[in-house]
Amino acid sequence: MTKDAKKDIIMRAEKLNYIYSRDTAFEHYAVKDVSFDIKNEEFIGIIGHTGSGKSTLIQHMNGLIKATSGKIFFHDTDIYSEGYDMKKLRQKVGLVFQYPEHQLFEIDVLTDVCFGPKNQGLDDEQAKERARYALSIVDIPENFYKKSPFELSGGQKRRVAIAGVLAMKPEILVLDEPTAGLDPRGRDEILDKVSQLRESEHMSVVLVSHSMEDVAKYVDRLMVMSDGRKVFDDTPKVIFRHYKELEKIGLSAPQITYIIKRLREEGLDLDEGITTIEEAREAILGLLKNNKGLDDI
Ligand SMILES: Nc1ncnc2c1ncn2[C@@H]1O[C@H](COP(=O)(O)OP(=O)(O)OP(=O)(O)O)[C@@H](O)[C@H]1O
Repeated sequence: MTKDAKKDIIMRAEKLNYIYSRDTAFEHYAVKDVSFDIKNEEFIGIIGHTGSGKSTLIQHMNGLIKATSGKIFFHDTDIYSEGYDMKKLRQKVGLVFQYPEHQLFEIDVLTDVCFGPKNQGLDDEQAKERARYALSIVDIPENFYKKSPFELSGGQKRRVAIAGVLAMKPEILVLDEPTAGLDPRGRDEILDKVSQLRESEHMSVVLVSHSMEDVAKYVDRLMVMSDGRKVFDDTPKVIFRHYKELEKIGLSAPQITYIIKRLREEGLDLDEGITTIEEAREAILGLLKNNKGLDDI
């Protein structure tokens, strides 16, 4: 499907508010008036400073926490309506928590990944089939199946944890900082994989991240959170043009955006909308090839 093709809305949230505790005199909104939609096969990033409400917001998506007020529709059905099957929602909206390896607790990798499908009511053989498929698509080879999850590297543990959610065949995969604590290679491996899976498995992906570079490279749409509110919801390119406003809320555009800005100030004919290293490389090589604008510097 092309990026411009009409995409169906899978989830829609209207004016979500969330207050952790009403015991104190001062009601603190962890999420304040947030509305959003998630379309089929869309890759959405959520970014914001620490405590801005990202984790709280995504836990609404699979019903793990219930909004203090507001509505969420999954395939046009109100998930807060009476009798709604929350267990099913949790399988359809797979949430991978921060440091998911802390939740790997079974004796070996295969058994761990079987946990979700078994919980869905599949028998042993069906669950194993799902688990094998999920492990194969995150590139965990068969000789790892009988290993203890604790024998794996950081990146491998993450991939096994993601497989545990994929084995339930979710329509939306929600990842809370899946690359936290990984080295650059581990980070790229995870995000490249997730990006491929979005297409091959026809899933929507929601990625909570602290890295502007990562969201610039991977996501179609970015939601920026600040103090519980959604302050931007647009393509990364459009949002990064507002880098001054991002700075005011403790964020910044990707480093390359600032480098391009400096080069433009020096007179280089570069597009303001460059937000990734790859785009910068292309543009600068293009200039060198045409020797355009370089003589004057
Ligand atoms: N279990 C909780 N009880 C009370 N307040 C909480 C709880 N969890 C989070 N909060 C508060 O809710 C607000 C939003 O927190 P949240 O964890 O959603 O932010 P975040 O953007 O995910 O932060 P981080 O980037 O550090 O993960 C913060 O003020 C936080 O202190």
